[in-house]
Amino acid sequence: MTKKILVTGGAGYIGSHTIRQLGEAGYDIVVYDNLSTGSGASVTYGELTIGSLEDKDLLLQTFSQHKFDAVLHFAAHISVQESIDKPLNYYTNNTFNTLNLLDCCQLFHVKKFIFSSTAAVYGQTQQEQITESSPTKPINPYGHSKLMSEQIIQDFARTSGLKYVILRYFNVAGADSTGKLGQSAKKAEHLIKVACDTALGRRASVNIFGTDLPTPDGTGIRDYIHVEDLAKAHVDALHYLEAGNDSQIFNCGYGQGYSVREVLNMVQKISGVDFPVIESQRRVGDPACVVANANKIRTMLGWKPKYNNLETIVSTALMWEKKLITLATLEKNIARQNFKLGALLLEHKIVSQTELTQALQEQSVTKQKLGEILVQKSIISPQMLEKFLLEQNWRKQGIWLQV
Ligand SMILES: O=c1ccn([C@@H]2O[C@H](COP(=O)(O)OP(=O)(O)O[C@H]3O[C@H](CO)[C@H](O)[C@H](O)[C@H]3O)[C@@H](O)[C@H]2O)c(=O)[nH]1
Repeated sequence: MTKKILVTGGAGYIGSHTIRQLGEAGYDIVVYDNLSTGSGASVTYGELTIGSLEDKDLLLQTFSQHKFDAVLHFAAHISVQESIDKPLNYYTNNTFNTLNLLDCCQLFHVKKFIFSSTAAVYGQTQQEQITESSPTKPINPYGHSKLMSEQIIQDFARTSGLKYVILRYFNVAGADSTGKLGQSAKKAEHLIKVACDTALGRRASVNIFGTDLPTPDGTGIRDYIHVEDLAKAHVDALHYLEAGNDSQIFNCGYGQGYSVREVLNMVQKISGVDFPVIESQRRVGDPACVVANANKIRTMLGWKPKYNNLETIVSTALMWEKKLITLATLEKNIARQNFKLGALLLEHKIVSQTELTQALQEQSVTKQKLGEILVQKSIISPQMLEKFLLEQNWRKQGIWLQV
């Protein structure tokens, strides 16, 4: 029987990649997303319920309409800086809303739960590689909001029979190789995103936040994981729970770190753009080095990453950003285009505002077509009408035609 899965935040960056893999694997999917950062177009499988996790009535309704076998909970705020500025938003959206969801799982007897957590739960760390049993000492509200959710899930699981997998993401980047999905959130400030934006001329320069860190080249080291591999970790986690295995926490990274300079060099190499790089102050709360020990997920889930090299991560990210620029330009053009014949004729100064107003008044009385009225009044010729109707048609299809 087809298994039905609830995916909160499935219209977002990681969620959308995961639902595509789940859809390809034959799962029946219901996405629950408020579209605050995600996009309905990214929901390539299943049905979409637009709503907030704070809306308990809608959540209960969604659970009662379907019989879910498992819940994958992605929906969350994810910016460290924003969490410092607006901590209550983070505790509400990331922690309190997880409680709402667990409450529904309890009421509707859903026993499998996969939770998106973060390496931010570890905070500052001195270890070369972080294991799942390394101390958890978050240094910002984002990390705390996720760690509190982890605690709630674990406490609840102890008494309810819920089995969970908590996935602690390291630095997620890249986009799917077909160019259909990627990071669409406009406010994203992550290094690879910022560097790609700069290479493509949307920003003037990239700042390196600190060049005096205790790392070989003085800049921050992170474990960048390709979003497709991270999505696959969720599918593997689901299979793991379906096989009746016990609850676990897994790091999601490759165990390989790259410095900010190495990342910037790669973006410059692949884009062929030698964009300006500014060495600036350290960012508050940035650890020097965050690299996963990923042995546990490889061993226990049998997770086999396919995209574990920086070149692939950067080139797919760059390709996606290029696509976003093309889409934005097209959208701007379409927004600018007024498909109405009268507006086209005005734009080309074929009719005056007075002539158009009179013709439109006549149209409202006679219900005749505007073009016919203008031809009858000899304001435009039949040939001209034909030409502008053609342009109108092209514009409707989003194709610009200069007449
Ligand atoms: O313009 C920039 C942006 C980032 N950096 C540096 O690049 C590295 C990566 O920074 P990101 O902002 O891309 O990511 P973070 O490591 O700060 O944070 C990420 O990893 C965390 C876990 O460690 C959380 O999961 C969090 O959600 C996620 O954004 C850091 O050394 C940072 O100082 C720059 O030098 N310039």
